[in-house]
Amino acid sequence: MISVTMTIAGSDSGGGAGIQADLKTFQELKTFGTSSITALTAQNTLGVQDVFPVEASFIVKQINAILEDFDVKAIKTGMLFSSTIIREVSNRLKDTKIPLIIDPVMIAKGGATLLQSDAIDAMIQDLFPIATIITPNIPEAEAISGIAIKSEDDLQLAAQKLLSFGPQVVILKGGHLSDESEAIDRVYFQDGTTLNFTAKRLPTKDTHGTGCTFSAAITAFIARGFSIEDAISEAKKYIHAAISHGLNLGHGHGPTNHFAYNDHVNKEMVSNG
Ligand SMILES: Nc1ncnc2c1ncn2[C@@H]1O[C@H](COP(=O)(O)OP(=O)(O)O)[C@@H](O)[C@H]1O
Ligand SMILES: Cc1ncc(COP(=O)(O)O)c(N)n1
Repeated sequence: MISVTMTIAGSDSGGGAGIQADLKTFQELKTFGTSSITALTAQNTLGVQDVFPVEASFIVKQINAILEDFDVKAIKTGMLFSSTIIREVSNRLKDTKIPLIIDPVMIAKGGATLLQSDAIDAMIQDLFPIATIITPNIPEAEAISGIAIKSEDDLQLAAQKLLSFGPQVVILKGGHLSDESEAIDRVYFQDGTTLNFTAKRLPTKDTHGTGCTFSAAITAFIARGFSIEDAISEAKKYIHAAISHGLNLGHGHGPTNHFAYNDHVNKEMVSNG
């Protein structure tokens, strides 16, 4: 039977990031995607024009509607916008035991605020302790850990600080500190294991929605029963293919190509899950 996935995130009217990126990824990775929308954004590849948050109680109603009806196998969160929303969502999810992937979305590529600054504490206190995986990029890791990341040592320190907030796994995305030609994602487990997932850094401005897509792909593979390591490895292939076969849409930071993984990478292995 097909696995059910859920995203709790904001809507991107331009279709490149947020809920829209998540559902496209869930679909391409052969899962049944469901959603609870936390905020509407008026957005395109050039930036975010406005944000209209949804009432926290209505976000929980959407989650309830899904969880009361479906056997959800993995959940991801994206834009959560406020401390009130974070508290209500964490409270609803804390006893579910469903794997939870947190993309701590803070600022859109164009600079718009997608998380109010006073909401970082709520994320640390309420959401990270119940997380399976958190997927900050370097600026997000710096804001959450309070550590400026300028060297490999700083990366280690920040990762340890993030692990101390309780998630089972921390993925520090990107982090092109030592070699600009590579996109390295560093993975840290609570038992001290670390892994690096490395790919060629692709020279493109079309990276709108890459963080959303990467975390949604991890969520889909976990829902299908992949191990955490295999889910990250395969999600890295999904996002790499999506960036390298860009669609050249819009006039700003264009979206990625969700068809690319099945067209160019996945030939037979997806049936493993
Ligand atoms: N130019 C690029 N070339 C190759 N991989 C990239 C590129 N930009 C981002 N990625 C990869 O896309 C994924 C999402 O990372 P990132 O873009 O840092 O997230 P965010 O959107 O949260 O900033 C990571 O696996 C990262 O390594
Ligand atoms: C609704 C919404 N959610 C998330 C992002 C972040 O996008 P990115 O993955 O490019 O950092 C966004 N721009 N809009």
